[in-house]
Amino acid sequence: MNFKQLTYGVTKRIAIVIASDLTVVSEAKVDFDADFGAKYAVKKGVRINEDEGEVYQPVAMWVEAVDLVLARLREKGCPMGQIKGVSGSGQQHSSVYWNSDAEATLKSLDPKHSLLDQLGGVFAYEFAPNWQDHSTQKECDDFDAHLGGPQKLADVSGSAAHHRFTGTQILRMRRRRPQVYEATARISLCSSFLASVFLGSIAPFDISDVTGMNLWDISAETWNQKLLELTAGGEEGVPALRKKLGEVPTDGGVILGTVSPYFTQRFGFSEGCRITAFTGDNPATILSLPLRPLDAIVSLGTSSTFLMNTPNYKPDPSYHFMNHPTTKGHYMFMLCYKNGGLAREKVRDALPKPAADEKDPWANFNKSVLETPPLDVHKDGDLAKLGLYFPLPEIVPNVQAGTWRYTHDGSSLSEYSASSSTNWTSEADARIIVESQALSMRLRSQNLVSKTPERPELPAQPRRIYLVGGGSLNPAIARAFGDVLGGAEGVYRLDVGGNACALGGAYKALWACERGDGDEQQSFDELIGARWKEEGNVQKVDDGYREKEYKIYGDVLGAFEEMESRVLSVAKN
Ligand SMILES: Nc1ncnc2c1ncn2[C@@H]1O[C@H](COP(=O)(O)OP(=O)(O)O)[C@@H](O)[C@H]1O
Ligand SMILES: O=C(CO)[C@@H](O)[C@H](O)COP(=O)(O)O
Repeated sequence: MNFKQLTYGVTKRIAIVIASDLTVVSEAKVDFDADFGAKYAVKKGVRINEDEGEVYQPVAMWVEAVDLVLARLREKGCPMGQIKGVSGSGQQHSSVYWNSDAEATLKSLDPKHSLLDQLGGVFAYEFAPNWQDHSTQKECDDFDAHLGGPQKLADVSGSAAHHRFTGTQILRMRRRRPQVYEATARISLCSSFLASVFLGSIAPFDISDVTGMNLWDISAETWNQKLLELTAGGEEGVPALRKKLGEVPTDGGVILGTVSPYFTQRFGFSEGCRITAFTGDNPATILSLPLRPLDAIVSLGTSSTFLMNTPNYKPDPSYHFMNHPTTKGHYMFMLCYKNGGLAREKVRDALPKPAADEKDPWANFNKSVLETPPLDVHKDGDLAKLGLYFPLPEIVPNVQAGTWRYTHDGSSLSEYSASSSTNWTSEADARIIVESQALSMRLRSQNLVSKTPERPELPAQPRRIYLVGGGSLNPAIARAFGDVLGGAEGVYRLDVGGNACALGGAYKALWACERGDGDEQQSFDELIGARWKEEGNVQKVDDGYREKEYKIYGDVLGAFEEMESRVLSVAKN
């Protein structure tokens, strides 16, 4: 019998079933807007309360999506009864507030009725704050101050305070909606919420996803007492908060139990099908291939993320360290930008439209990226151009929306003015925005990279750069990222594209079920590395390191950093 796994990633609303040899057997999808937009009044999956900066999602929509995606999977002929293990991924940081009826209701779900019909009454709050929520500035200030500053908080929890991080969200919930906080018996993250539904019991947090809360002490491997006190409103509130949060297993491959009878009877899962911890979408993305230290994943979706697997813990307020989801002693280094695809689209749309017979809407943008030299320096004496393009308030750096253009003469930086003699065209913007996104990643990852052992003659840089997400389809972006970031072995496109996090969840389930025990137990990299084939999974899209270009961008990293500081000093969020 084939060994099959199922994963369900709520961020991408995708269920993927893979076989033991990692081939994809079945896939199904739910689209929040197309399937539920009218019913739940969501756009791009969320609701927004502009006045308070709240971005949130109805939990009922997630619940209904579970039934729908599984029904679609079964309709496609997926052999549900052969699925041996389930894991998955969900957007990071988002929180679900269960009331005291939840545990009993989850345990006694009736397969004749839908999840939605039965889980309607188990939430203390009917919404889940989304990762784009930015209602918690006051709470962030309190978190940053509480341990003595953002760097101290980052040293302990892996990150300075961020609007979306769950600790700040829970603190705001207690202050803004005290009745909800009181009525909450347990809190789940999006990932552990999904695991709970499959398990028929409230599942613990995942060891990687718990590090997206600003509450977990990474080196002590436990909750930070002081941060719990802040969140709970004093020492006396901590026991109740601890109960709401639950215990956290430190093994990412822990089997939490078998699938709830609801799923065996309603969808034909086998009774022995095992559930392992679900993780965040980004930790799951780094599990979608055997990612070695020094390799980097750049996700070019609506937002942009830069991810690395590293044994070096060097926290800083401008980025995140999280526990690696499967490998103890390793960390996921992450940069998360709100302005990714949308910002590039705005620059693209300011260019003349491609000719009517041109199918690729990016054709003119790409031509501009490829025909503009680095930093728009055509000849000696030209000023280098640097810019920041943030149609949305940005996370890295924490700055309000805006566009800023600067020039650099090799030693000093000046804000660009339209009246100056320098010509700054829309075509230049296309090159400068892509460079800017990559320069920010290079600046912040420079202390984590070292020389690639197989190519010691090259400067420190990532070994391979894997592109995922919508923007990974674009050859001009791949080229410009290779120019700026290098890549000793080149730039690759991961063919799973937007499904990387769902696929990573599936690999995690496979590893948890097949890794073996005791001395024989295989690490994630050993197990997946032995079965993963480059062919069909990745495609080389650029050579990566080019000496001349790599140096040009290295020489302006300081100026880029200074531009950010200047912008921050006048335009902080
Ligand atoms: N050929 C392309 N070139 C550049 N950007 C692209 C291209 N195709 C899609 N995109 C961008 O990809 C983004 C969507 O990426 P995707 O990974 O599907 O989204 P999400 O992060 O929401 O899952 C959009 O902002 C879109 O502009
Ligand atoms: O907040 C973060 C990472 O810290 C985001 O990466 C979200 O996890 C993205 O979720 P989706 O929009 O892809 O669902």
